[in-house]
Amino acid sequence: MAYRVLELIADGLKIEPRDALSKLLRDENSDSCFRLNHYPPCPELEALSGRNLVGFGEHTDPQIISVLRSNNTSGLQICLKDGTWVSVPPDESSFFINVGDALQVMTNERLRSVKHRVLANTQKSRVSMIYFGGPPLNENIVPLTSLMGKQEESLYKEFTWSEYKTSAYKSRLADYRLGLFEKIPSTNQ
Ligand SMILES: O=C(O)CCC(=O)C(=O)O
Ligand SMILES: [Fe+2]
Repeated sequence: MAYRVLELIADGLKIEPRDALSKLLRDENSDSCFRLNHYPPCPELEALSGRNLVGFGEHTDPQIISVLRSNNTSGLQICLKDGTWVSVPPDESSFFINVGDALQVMTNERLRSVKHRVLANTQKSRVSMIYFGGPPLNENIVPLTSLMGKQEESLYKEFTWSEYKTSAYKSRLADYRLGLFEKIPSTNQ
């Protein structure tokens, strides 16, 4: 499914060839992974603090694309440009697709990786599983040439996926981790 979504994105952005993105996931050295998260219900903790309890802190996914499936328990939220958090309705029959940081760079910000977090549910347990599609470690993460306008320059310094991973793991989860690689520091958080 991730391959197909990336090919549809390529069509939409007129990226050629249309497998320019999906081939990075298909590559036998692709650095993709699968994560299973379990958030047990915590009624007493919420009563104690009287506030939202964070189950998974805010962050963007570093890879190219994430495909998430969850049970029917709410918790996932995305952050809008103005900083408001919006809940993603849980639906055990749907997939939730997230753009990763690498795709933000490869599309020179035509697509953005969106900050998200998970709040713990007081009553029900949440289970989610996510496929993170990443490129091979030695892949240069740069805007795709077929997408760039004539005078357009990359908004980012060149780096490999391995360099980005190393830098991301050194940072805190909530940091705007692409900031270190921007040519002109932005106000993105
Ligand atoms: O559990 C969820 O719904 C999302 C978890 C998440 O964002 C992640 O594992 O990167
Ligand atoms: Fe995530």
